[in-house]
Amino acid sequence: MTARSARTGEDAGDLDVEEVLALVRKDNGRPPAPGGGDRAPRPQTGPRPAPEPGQDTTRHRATPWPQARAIAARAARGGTGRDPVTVPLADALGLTLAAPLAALTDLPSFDTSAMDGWAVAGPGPWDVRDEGLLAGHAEPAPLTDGEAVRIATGARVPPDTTAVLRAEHGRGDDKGRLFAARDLQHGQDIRPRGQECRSGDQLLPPGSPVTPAVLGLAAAAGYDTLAVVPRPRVDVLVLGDELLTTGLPHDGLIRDALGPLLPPWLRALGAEVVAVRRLGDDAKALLKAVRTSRADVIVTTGGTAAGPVDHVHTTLERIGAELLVDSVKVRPGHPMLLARTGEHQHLVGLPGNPLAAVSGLLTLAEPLLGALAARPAPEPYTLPLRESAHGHPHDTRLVPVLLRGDGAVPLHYTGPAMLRGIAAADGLVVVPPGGARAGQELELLDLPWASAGIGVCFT
Ligand SMILES: Nc1nc2c(c(=O)[nH]1)N[C@H]1C(S)=C(S)[C@@H](COP(=O)(O)OP(=O)(O)OC[C@H]3O[C@@H](n4cnc5c(N)ncnc54)[C@H](O)[C@@H]3O)O[C@H]1N2
Ligand code: MOO
Repeated sequence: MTARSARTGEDAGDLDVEEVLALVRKDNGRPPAPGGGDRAPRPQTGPRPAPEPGQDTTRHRATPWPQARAIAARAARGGTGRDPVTVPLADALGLTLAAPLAALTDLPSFDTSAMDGWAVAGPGPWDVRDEGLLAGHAEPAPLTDGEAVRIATGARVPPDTTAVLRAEHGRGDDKGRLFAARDLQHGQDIRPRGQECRSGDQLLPPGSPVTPAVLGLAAAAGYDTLAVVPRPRVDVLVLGDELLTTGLPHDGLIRDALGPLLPPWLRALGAEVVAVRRLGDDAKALLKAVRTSRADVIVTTGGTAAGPVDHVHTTLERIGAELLVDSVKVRPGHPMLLARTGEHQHLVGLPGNPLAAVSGLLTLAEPLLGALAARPAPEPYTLPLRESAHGHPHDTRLVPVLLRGDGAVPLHYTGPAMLRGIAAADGLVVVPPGGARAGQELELLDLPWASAGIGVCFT
């Protein structure tokens, strides 16, 4: 830790530590060579070549942050090998329509009264029938000219009705006749059959997200089930011998923060989490888990760097995986990676530091899962920064922020190993290399629960 980060305390482990790490960075335990400049990034295919002694390979192969997201989104586009499924309406929430939503009926499916009042035929005054009409009944007998019938909102209007007179606009006389207190237009307050759509009309195109409103529309249009793109199936492999699942940290052991964090976050991104497995730092167990996984996406945590028990790269080499992204020019989380592990399978390697893992989730897992689930990519949007944010000299920074007024306020406690900032955040801003000044417009990354609410997005 530098003198400055020790002084500010709250940001300890943030930029200063990253810079120090970059300075003392080693690959496979070897000190870095001086003067390694940036080269045009390119995704790796096949196993990495062995580094020359003293060579810092990370910066050379690191992919710029926007490009890493684009590669992740493209990786899953087309040829995902996943057929649409038909599910009951209630199970379709949050998924994507695999087929157009075409109306199975006219809507409304009969001429309907839009108001409580009287269905009338011809000009008034009208003689009123004894029996009124309620919603949910079969077609009533036609009206004759000069006749009216009491009608409820939603009831079928009788054939030959010319208008509905609202209850508050009708007056009776002592002979039981009905008068209109104001002019009545032909067709007034009748919802004609097919006003919203005709049977067969396309209500929504394929690719539309199934929201609560879509469920309502589908039900109204006659659907009991919907054809949707299935949730991508995800296996989560939590690596690290030092992790405890209960109790207080002790004797160098720490609590696993990612086992609890990742599954609901992945579900909020549209995934079905099939399994969460804790494999320790066992290279054989990792190899077997990756080889036997039937998931669309494997997400690993930890083991992405070059430490003695970091087995992700060697595992990918052993199975002949294609590295699409092998570290990203982003802080925190730069050792994150994306590999194709099978014809229809990808692996996202999240770094072990918890906020670094969140960064990998937003950078690689979110676009990959979005493409697999055929979810439309959210339109990027910007907000002004309320205070300046320091940047990394070469890399993008993702910084947890609070949204206040129409601006974003950077939070403290946002070092790579810290979750205190993100736990209080409304989103993350994308700080370009070099930093951002107060008032500068920055792209905002939403947290899936921030706008939708916990109950809505974790379905
Ligand atoms: N020589 C270098 N060392 C490191 C570099 C580097 O460039 N050169 N990068 C650092 C950065 S940045 C990160 S991020 C980490 C990434 O390392 P790994 O992905 O291999 O992760 P681990 O070493 O397994 O763990 C890192 C850190 O996170 C803790 N951890 C791991 N899993 C969990 C979990 N599920 N819940 C909570 N905390 C977890 C682990 O105990 C370590 O403290 O590498 C740096 N090193
Ligand atoms: O600086 Mo690392 O990428 O902890 O996140």
